[in-house]
Amino acid sequence: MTNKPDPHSWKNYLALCKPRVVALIIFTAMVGMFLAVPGMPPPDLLIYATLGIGLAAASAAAINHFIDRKADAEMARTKYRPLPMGELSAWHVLTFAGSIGLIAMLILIFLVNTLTAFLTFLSLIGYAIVYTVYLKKMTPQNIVIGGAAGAAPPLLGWTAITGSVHPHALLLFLIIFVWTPPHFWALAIAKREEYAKVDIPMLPVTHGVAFTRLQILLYTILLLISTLLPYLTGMSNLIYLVSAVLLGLGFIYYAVQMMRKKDNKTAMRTFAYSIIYLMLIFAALLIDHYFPVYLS
Ligand code: HEM
Ligand SMILES: CC(C)=CCC/C(C)=C/CC/C(C)=C/COP(=O)(O)OP(=O)(O)O
Repeated sequence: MTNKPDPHSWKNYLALCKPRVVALIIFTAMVGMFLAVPGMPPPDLLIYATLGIGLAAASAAAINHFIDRKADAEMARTKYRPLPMGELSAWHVLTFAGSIGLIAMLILIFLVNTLTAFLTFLSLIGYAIVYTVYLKKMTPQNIVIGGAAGAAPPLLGWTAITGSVHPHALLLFLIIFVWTPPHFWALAIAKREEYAKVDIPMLPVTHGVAFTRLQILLYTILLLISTLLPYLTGMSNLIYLVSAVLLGLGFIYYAVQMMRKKDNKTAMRTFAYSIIYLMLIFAALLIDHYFPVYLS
């Protein structure tokens, strides 16, 4: 977001949480919770798990703001964030991130289960430290490996309700894991000059735009194939299958457009589509779970 935040306001703290990203993370986690059982998951568990996973993701996002504060100040997309703007001190941000992270862990340990608490903690460290401190500055595969943290929420939602890791939950993980590279690289192509300026080795900077476009196309094809698995394993039904194929073809269409029209606008449209794609495919999983339609 590039709007200038109001000084000394709660909006600064909200901005630290990357609220739109975390909202989608929470949605995918909730879909994991609903898909984990045939009927309705227990409402108290649903609320505690949503709160715990959401606060952990927000804490990870705030730590990312703290660690990246210098690079963020150099890039047009990020320079209006609360730390580069000087609206919050580093101490404010760390205290905030630490507090919500601790609350998240206490909720998950005492009101959900220790497996979910442990896996959520791994995801938090995976994004806030492993990705932000090391991978992001080291290798153009940063977001492929770091994507595991962002892919975890539906798995976390599932373990919150059942206490165990089910292969179907791993399919949900796989969908977000394969979705992340085309999601991010579309944006990275449009913002490649900014990343080059701050020496962050994103794929379009290190391997060029043509190679990145090809990778996006290959990942969208792999994504369409991966999204067939919930149907092929009997986890989901026709509504999901039709949605996954249409949405997947849509993503491939955008990736092909990027090969044809080499402007930043097409790249940003692909990035915007990736977000709608993830929202809709998880919505389809949810609708299909409660209103299954079978081939007779
Ligand atoms: C390593 C993994 C990921 C990377 C590197 C990444 C990168 C990014 C970047 C750089 C932005 C632009 C942010 C901005 O300008 O404010 C963004 C936006 C967004 N991302 Fe991702 N992302 C990742 C994973 C995810 C995941 C797992 C989700 C949700 C499940 C997600 C959902 C979104 C949404 C909803 C936006 C739009 C935010 C807005 O409009 O403010 N991303 N992503
Ligand atoms: C459950 C749990 C703890 C999950 C944590 C996952 C999480 C918060 C993922 C966020 C993904 C994201 C926005 C990455 C961009 O970071 P960036 O630093 O590359 O982007 P930026 O330049 O916009 O800051």
